[in-house]
Amino acid sequence: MIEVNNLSKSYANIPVLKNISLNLKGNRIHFIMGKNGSGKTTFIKCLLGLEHYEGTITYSGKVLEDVRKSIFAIFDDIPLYNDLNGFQNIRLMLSDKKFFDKNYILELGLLTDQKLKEYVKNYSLGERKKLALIAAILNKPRYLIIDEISNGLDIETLESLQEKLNDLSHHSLILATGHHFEFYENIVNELLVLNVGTITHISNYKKGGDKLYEIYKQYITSSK
Ligand SMILES: Nc1ncnc2c1ncn2[C@@H]1O[C@H](COP(=O)(O)OP(=O)(O)OP(=O)(O)O)[C@@H](O)[C@H]1O
Repeated sequence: MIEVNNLSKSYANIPVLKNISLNLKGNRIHFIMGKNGSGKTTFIKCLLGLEHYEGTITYSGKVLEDVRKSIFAIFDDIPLYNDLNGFQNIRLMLSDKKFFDKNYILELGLLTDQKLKEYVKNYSLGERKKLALIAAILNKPRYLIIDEISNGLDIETLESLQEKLNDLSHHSLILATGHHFEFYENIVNELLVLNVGTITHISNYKKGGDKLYEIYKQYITSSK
């Protein structure tokens, strides 16, 4: 569970997040949607302690510092060691070295043995994301936070990513942002619509029947 209470965040006195309170439940996939610039990344940065904010955020009652090892975050600009190879980078992203399992990494089929032996400086953006994903899967984090991961990934990877996120959600609280509704449509459990600084939480999304883009239009345009 992530508990957010009265979260507010402004940049240069311009409010981005306004007094947001909500609880995110474990073992569920949460999808935050909202327009460009609505504050999705800012919300995630607050959760990860990368921005100052007003209000409180706790993880099952604990402060961030006490649960850092149980959180794994994937951003667009993934910080990797360019002069190390893929396997070496994966090792460095693990919260415990004993999670490293070469056979399992190859079984995942996201990157080949040959690619994983190459220096990461030659990796494409999609390959860098796959590397972070492999580390996320091995880490089995209690909290997995992903910002726009579906951009730039090929169709095979997207299909396998849906499956992997579903598997991970059996033991992780997943929070994802993005604009790729088709990708999230079948895997989302909880929907968070961020609009003009506030979040509307639509629980048990799959049971609703409306498509994501219908909900998006309903909540985003009705507030204009
Ligand atoms: N460091 C910063 N300093 C000043 N303004 C910022 C900063 N970071 C973000 N902002 C502003 O805050 C608002 C929210 O930005 P944010 O990146 O959270 O949006 P987003 O919903 O993730 O957008 P997108 O869908 O385009 O990725 C934007 O208006 C942005 O310009």
